[in-house]
Amino acid sequence: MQICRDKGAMRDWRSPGGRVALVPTMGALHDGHLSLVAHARRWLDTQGGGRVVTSIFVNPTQFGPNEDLATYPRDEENDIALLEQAGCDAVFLPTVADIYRPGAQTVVEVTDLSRMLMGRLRPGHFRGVATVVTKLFNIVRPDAAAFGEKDYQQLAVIRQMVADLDMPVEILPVPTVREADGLAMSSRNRRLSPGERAAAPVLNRALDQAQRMVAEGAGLSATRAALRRIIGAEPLADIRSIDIRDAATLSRIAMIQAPVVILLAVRFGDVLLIDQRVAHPKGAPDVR
Ligand SMILES: Nc1ncnc2c1ncn2[C@@H]1O[C@H](COP(=O)(O)OP(=O)(O)OP(=O)(O)O)[C@@H](O)[C@H]1O
Ligand SMILES: CC(C)(CO)[C@@H](O)C(=O)[O-]
Ligand code: BAL
Repeated sequence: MQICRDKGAMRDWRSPGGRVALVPTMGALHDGHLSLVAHARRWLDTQGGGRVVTSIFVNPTQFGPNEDLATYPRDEENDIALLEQAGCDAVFLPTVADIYRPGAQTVVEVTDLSRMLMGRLRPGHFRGVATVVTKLFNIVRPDAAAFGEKDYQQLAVIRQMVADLDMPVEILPVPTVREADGLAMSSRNRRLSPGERAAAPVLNRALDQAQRMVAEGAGLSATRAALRRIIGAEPLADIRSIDIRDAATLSRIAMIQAPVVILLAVRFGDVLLIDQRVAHPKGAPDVR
């Protein structure tokens, strides 16, 4: 596996041509990330082959001033070993100075989608994400890029950006990989105390229950109330937002008629966890 530590090395690796699929990450890798690598490989196989590159870059511009940039988990040596075992062809590990040159003035912002939901909890977050993903696309020039459905709004923002700006990159959505007890894998899980870790699967239990309720015809307020009741019963869970939105557009809904996405953002100690579930009311067509 080739290790590229700056843009120049990445461009050299890219230059022979052929198809390339990119897996953008912030490192501290787990099986969710490795599932993105596997999906990227499978997509390449359907296209006649090519190479997979994973980027590891803790992007400062998507963190707010009071967020966890300084304590974000980092584990470069182990990440490289995991990617090697997963059959990744290259890893891109740029420095902040290499990605953000002094005096840069240009940002990419997907307006409406970035301001709602997590965008309200983390102002500027999706501008940072869209800008760095654009830069990664320009450096790597991938044919496809894989993103996890756990970060549902991020996936929507990236899809909108690629469509709006005519970026020639196919976006590959990847289902959420979970621990045996249902907790969505996340790099931040390793910052949970043992008690918080034991409490956190309440998110998946609440989502299971809400998904069943929607399938059985429950309305918006009953479903929302059930989510609040189940998560609120867990003393270590500090609910930051619970939303039920149209699964295709993320817009607000007055009633559940079409597939919805249930979006949770809940703090355990100082760790903000997110999770999501698409739910289908009886008779509604699929969203994908
Ligand atoms: N459990 C998971 N299953 C599938 N994809 C995932 C999972 N967790 C993260 N991803 C995806 O991996 C990519 C990189 O995410 P990132 O490096 O931020 O990891 P993370 O585990 O989500 O970390 P964080 O703790 O910041 O939420 C994103 O596209 C994200 O959606
Ligand atoms: C897409 C991404 C790598 C951009 O920094 C990040 O937001 C993430 O890890 O999901
Ligand atoms: N997976 C999203 C990256 C972040 O929380 O900043």
